[in-house]
Amino acid sequence: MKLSNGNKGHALVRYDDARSIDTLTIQQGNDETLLMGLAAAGALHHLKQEYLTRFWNSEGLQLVIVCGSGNNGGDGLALAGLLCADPDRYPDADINKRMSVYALPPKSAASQFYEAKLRRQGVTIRPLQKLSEDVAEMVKHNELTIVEALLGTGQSRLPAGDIATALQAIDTIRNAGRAKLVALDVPAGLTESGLADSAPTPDCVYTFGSEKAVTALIPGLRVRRIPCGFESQNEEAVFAASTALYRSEPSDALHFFRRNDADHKYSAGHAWMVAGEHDMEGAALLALQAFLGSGGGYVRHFHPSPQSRERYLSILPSAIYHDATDFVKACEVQKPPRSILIGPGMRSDTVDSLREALIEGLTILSRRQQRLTVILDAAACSLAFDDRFPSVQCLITPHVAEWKSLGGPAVSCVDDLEAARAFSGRIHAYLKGPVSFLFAPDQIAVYNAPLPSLAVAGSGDLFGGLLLRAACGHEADRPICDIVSACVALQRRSAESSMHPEQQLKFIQEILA
Ligand SMILES: NC(=O)C1=CN([C@@H]2O[C@H](COP(=O)(O)OP(=O)(O)OC[C@H]3O[C@@H](n4cnc5c(N)ncnc54)[C@H](O)[C@@H]3O)[C@@H](O)[C@H]2O)[C@@H](O)CC1
Repeated sequence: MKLSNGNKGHALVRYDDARSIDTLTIQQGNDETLLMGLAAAGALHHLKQEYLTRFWNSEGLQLVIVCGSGNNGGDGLALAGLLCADPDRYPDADINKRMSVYALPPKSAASQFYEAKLRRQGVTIRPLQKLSEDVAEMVKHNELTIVEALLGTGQSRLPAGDIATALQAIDTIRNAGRAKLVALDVPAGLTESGLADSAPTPDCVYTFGSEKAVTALIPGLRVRRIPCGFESQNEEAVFAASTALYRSEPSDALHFFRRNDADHKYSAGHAWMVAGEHDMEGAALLALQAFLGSGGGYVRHFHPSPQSRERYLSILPSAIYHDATDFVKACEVQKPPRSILIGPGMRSDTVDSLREALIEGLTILSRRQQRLTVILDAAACSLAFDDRFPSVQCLITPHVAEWKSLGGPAVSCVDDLEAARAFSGRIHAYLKGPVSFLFAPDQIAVYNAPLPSLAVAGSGDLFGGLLLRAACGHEADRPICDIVSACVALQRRSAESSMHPEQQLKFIQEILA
């Protein structure tokens, strides 16, 4: 997998990939016990910094470690063992008063090793089934941290039996309001088919090695990646064998909107737009203002209703306006743009009435401008699936309902990702939601940093204008994934300052000035 550029992100692994990495690493002489110990040491380091800062100084702080029978449970046992010998403890501290361990009998030799080590240190290991009986006592604690090590990447079905009962107990303790929950590697109940209803969402996941794809799909879930002794060449080999899947993180991407001293209006960014029918001019105006406000140099705008002209001219005289009926002619005779945005503020019947002309015009433009990028939003996304749509770099930006109306498969879990990527085929599809996805021909990117202030009318139009700008600027040759990431990062930065797109636009102009 290649992550180009300043597009900051990290690889996501599926459960099968995680098992392959484990197997290869162990085959090369890294003993399972060693890996488990390293994982536990990393987890303890962060736990002490984040949840157990005053553990040895505060009698009130309690830790509960809940372990399943697999190696995930082994991680929990190893963690408990390390805490017993933590150099920060008081010599006479009674660990059994501060830490409770509940566990199923461990299956692997490595887990059994850590269980025996824990017993040697005098720790009481209670049967997992006892957890439910102790709930009433636990909810009384003011400062409780629960480490959940019930199931890891070995889970392939919904929690059942003792594991399901233990999860319910954890949920009850959480609902009492005061306990923090940290899951090791992945939360129990989180399979690649989704999150079990009964599974509590942790405050944080301490994952071992690369992040697992499952956690990247839970909105806003905090995931800390902890090295545990895997070998990089094994991870690379496993990544290379499957469709690249990564989590994109907002990064500083202002260079996508940069202007040069020698720029003229075309070299600064030359784009076209077809958008904003009568009474929906606001959407087009917001996209136009985002384009110009983020550094675009020249924009030609085609509007479906002739009576909109006065409104456009009175609000934004710096764009060049045409009736949409002029589109084909313009494609034949005008200087072709580098990028074109179609769709903001257009209903599906309007798109349908313009369909022939749009396809014909785009076909002409694609011959005249080899490096054209077509961005389709809202109802116009359907153009990309028209058999006559020209062979041109194309990005669609539907939200979930629009994606569904295109026939796109639901995307709610890891198992859904490949079907969605196959559906978008040669097109790039940025599916907008609290967790957004970019499906590209050779990769899938997950954008998981929900920001409630982006859930407002106009956000999509502003985003469209930024995309239009970045796709015709000095970095227009960069992969679409990088262009999308740059726009996501810039819009997020602006949305942290204000809830309203108009205000966000002002902020964007300030930071780009
Ligand atoms: N082998 C390695 O290289 C490393 C593995 N590590 C840990 O090992 C974990 C994987 O260990 P395992 O493969 O043992 O898998 P798990 O620890 O997920 O446990 C799988 C066990 O639970 C049972 N099980 C699966 N789904 C269940 C369900 N829904 N309800 C009840 N029982 C269920 C299975 O029958 C199996 O016995 C990782 O997630 C990670 O935490 C770490 O120690 C780091 C290194």
